[in-house]
Amino acid sequence: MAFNDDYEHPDSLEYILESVLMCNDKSLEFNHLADDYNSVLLNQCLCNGDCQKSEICPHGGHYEYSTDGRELLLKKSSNPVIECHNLCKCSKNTCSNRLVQNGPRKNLEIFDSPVYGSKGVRTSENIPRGAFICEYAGELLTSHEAKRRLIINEELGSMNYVLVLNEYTSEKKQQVTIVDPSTRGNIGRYINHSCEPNCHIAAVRIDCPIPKIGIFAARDIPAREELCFHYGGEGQYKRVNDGKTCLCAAPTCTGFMPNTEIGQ
Ligand SMILES: C[S@@+](CC[C@H](N)C(=O)[O-])C[C@H]1O[C@@H](n2cnc3c(N)ncnc32)[C@H](O)[C@@H]1O
Repeated sequence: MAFNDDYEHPDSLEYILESVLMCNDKSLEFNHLADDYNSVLLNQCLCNGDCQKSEICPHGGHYEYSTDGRELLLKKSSNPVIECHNLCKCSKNTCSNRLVQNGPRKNLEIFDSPVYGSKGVRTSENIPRGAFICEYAGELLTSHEAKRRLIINEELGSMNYVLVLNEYTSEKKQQVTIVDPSTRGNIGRYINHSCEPNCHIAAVRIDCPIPKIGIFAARDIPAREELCFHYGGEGQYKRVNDGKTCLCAAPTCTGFMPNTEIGQ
């Protein structure tokens, strides 16, 4: 994938362009994760058009052009997203179903957030609703490893970067993706949680069954505004009242950050 990402880490961490597999802990769960990570989705389209309509392209219909035609935006009801990829017959230059695979948007800044008292991410230009911000990239973890790291974070009182994305069909949980950018990550690791966020996350698949965690603008965002999303994810939020104190200062702040819940 030709990622266009030249952001730099302010910390001495390994900057990665997309999520990578955790180290092999020789577990069965790791083997399953590695199998998925090394699999290719054989779902190529045969289009010779722009892949804009889902009736024509089997993956299409998730994105539409902004009114000025300058960029692709995620449509409101698009979840989960499947993008066209290298095996597809469509042309990379005309296909309108390739966005996340091109890397994060330009003009993001890592800064010292006065609201959160730690680092955050803001934009130096206006961002339209539906625009792609960046992937939340880090190490892909088994649930066992994620629980182990959460306990260590808790004991050390360190920041928690583990993010869990649950995907459902109707009420049934289908797939769980766990990403930890604490030591290997990209700019997404600096985005803070808010109870009234201006961004949201979405599962985006390209050529792998494991989705990327895409962060998109939930509304028009003016330049200089800090970017944030809800760590509880899309519609998966359980109200907690024993988590870490939330500093988001939103009028509807629940007072607590959502707990990272990892089922079996
Ligand atoms: C993914 S990191 C976000 C970037 C982080 N601020 C930094 O400096 O690296 C998540 C950590 O940021 C802090 N954080 C993020 N959102 C917060 C919030 N709403 N309230 C309090 N702390 C928050 C917590 O320490 C949390 O464990």
